[in-house]
Amino acid sequence: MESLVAARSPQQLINLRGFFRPVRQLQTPKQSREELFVPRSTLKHRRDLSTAAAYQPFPAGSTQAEQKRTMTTSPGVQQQMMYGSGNVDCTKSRIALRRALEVQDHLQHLAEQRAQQELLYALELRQQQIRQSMIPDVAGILPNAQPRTFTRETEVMPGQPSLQQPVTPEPRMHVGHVASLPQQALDAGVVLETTEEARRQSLLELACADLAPLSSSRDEESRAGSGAMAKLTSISTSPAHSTSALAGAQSRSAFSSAAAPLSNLQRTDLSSSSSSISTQQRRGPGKCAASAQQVPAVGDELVLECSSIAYGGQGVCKLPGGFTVFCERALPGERLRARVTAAKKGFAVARKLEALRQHSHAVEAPCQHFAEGCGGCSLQSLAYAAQLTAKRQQVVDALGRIGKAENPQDLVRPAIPCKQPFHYRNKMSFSLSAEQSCGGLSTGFGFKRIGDASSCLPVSSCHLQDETANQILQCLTAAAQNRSPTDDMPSLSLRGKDGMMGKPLVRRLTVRSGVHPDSGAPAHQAILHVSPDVAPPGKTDRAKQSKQGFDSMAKQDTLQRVAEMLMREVPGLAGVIQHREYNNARKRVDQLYTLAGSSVLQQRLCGLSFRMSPLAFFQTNSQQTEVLYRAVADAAGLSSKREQHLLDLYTGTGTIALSLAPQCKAVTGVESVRSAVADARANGKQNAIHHAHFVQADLSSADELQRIASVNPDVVVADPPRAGLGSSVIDYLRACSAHTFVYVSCDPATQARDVQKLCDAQQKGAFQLQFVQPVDMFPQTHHIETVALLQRSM
Ligand SMILES: C[S@@+](CC[C@H](N)C(=O)[O-])C[C@H]1O[C@@H](n2cnc3c(N)ncnc32)[C@H](O)[C@@H]1O
Repeated sequence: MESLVAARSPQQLINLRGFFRPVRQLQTPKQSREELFVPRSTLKHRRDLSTAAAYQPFPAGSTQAEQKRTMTTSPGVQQQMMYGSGNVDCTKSRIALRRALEVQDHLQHLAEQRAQQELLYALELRQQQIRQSMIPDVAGILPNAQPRTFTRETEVMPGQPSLQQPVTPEPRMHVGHVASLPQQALDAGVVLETTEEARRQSLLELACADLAPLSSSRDEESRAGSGAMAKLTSISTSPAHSTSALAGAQSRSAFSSAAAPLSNLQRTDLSSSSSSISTQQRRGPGKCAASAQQVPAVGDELVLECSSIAYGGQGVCKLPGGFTVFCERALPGERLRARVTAAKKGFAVARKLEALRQHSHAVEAPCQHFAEGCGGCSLQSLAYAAQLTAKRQQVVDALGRIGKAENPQDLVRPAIPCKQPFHYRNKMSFSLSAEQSCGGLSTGFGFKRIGDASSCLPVSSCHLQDETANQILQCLTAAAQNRSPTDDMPSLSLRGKDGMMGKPLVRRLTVRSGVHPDSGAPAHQAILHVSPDVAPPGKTDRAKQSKQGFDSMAKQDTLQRVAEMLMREVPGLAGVIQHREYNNARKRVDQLYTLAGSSVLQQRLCGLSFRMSPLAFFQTNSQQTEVLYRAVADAAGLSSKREQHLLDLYTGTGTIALSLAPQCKAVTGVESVRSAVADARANGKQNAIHHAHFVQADLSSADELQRIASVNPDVVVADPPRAGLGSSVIDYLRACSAHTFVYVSCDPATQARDVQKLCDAQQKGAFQLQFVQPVDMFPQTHHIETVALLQRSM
């Protein structure tokens, strides 16, 4: 039943595998039956919660003390309490629900504590051995294990000695890829030694990051297992040895036989052609014959040539036969060695290990976090001019492939560069990163790691934001790490009394920059996104009555002190806002509270000033937004005669509508977010623009589109979110009175799709695409903004 437990995070996996043992029978007063674990992280729906609540592990009438004893002495009960049982009566009351959840929390805490202690103990042991030079390089230890078995695989590089050459008995390194080991290997507590690449990562990082993919489903486990078998067969040319390796992968005791002396093994060149041979061996002749393409599997190492960059930032590489492999950070023209991390039906995803031949315009990335695997700027190692060429090509490819345009090269203009390719962003968001490692708990704020959405790399500064914004980041990081630059600095430490990780108070930090609403001087705003269990400040009196409420007040107090510290330490910080987000009856609720300073910032654009609420959308590159809006105005063909009625769909805080208003007879802006519409109206007033009107409507609803039925626009501008235009908007555009449509987009793929629909000559009211103008709003990243001009004769 163990494989039914699907851990959602490395930490949860540690809890599951490090502490609990599977319990095969669930004992209830009436019957005994097989248990079905429900991971706690999936207990988010009401029905699951009531399922967890209805489960009663204690005998009827037992006292609280008896229940507590049962909880702390019986792992079986603990596990059942933590994960609930999937097959129990769902009719018990809300009180039971609350109690079950409280107990769950308590047990989770106990479990984490014990699992972490075990883990730290194991790590300490290994470190000691390393210090005594017993083991030269250790990359990772599986968390639940005392070291028992060693595996070794040769890492084979293209150009190394030929196939038949014997291997030295003490190999320099071995492949440390936990995700591709079979489950049995994990059970056995395999100790992994480093590859050159893995050596850069910390002990725990590697183990945790690579364990995560194992945990999501039984299917993935078996795929991961087959990946390891592939690797074992690929390093052995002897059928007898292959068999023993496979058998070893299937049983714990036999697994060590896979670690046969390396002198018995023979090397295989892992260049793309030989990799296809090993794939063929693995799949069997029948399966390979069915497909003419070379289809790689997870764990395969390939040598690839990158032809272009796909939208999403990954390099596009083709295997012989045409199979596509997307590779993170691969650059066009580059030849590289990569390892497959996911294999899907029509494509695979790979992680770049090293460049064998670099892009001719490769440069050294200026940010230290680029080399550490920050997922933020995928193009930082490419010269800026080459970034522009690659981005334009992305737009051309999308227009040809998705938009079915016949001559996309002729339709797409060269991208307009950004004058300031670094430190240009007026808004950045950083997630809290907290990892338990052998050095203790390491915390910070950062971005997701490249190719791994579940893990976060803490950053000390970011090259895309300005110095003051970096100072805010560093101050909050110091508070999270309990490093005190001044004596009275409050701590946001996640460490509980026991030294283990507690619940984070601030989950995310957003820093915005603009100008101060009163002084007009450059100013910043810090938004602290807090955990939902921090009570809103107004409710403190009632909260005092319960322990939970009291804790919550203490947290609120800490936040207040952190806000004051930020205001003190960072000159130019205009305000600190607390944002609490939770779901109420499946609706997202956002609560904002000003902890210090001002609640809004202003932005200056095109000679106008705009109010910017903490959560309102605003273009993130203020300087380049003026360039973008100029391109929109040129495409719209407006003139100083003010003859046209402009309709601005998805208007946000009204920035496009108000910037173009001086050249229009009338302007109507449409937006679904109420606070953004309020900002847009206030912005109209504050800039004395009286012929602009703003309507709140959800443009995905055909009914709500009726609210603009009476507007007869001459020109329509739309700047939708990445998903593009909804079908109701496309129907509206075909039927409306406009002769010109200017489509601003931050996703060339959805824009190409919509343009094709709007230009479909079979339909009434079809437009013709005149050109697409890329504008680089996001240097160092793969993102690109585009302005497409569509026209029709009325
Ligand atoms: C990319 S932003 C553009 C904002 C604005 N044009 C600008 O340049 O700052 C997209 C805007 O569309 C709004 N939006 C998203 N879905 C919408 C919908 N279904 N109906 C109306 N507005 C929507 C968002 O709230 C956001 O303000």
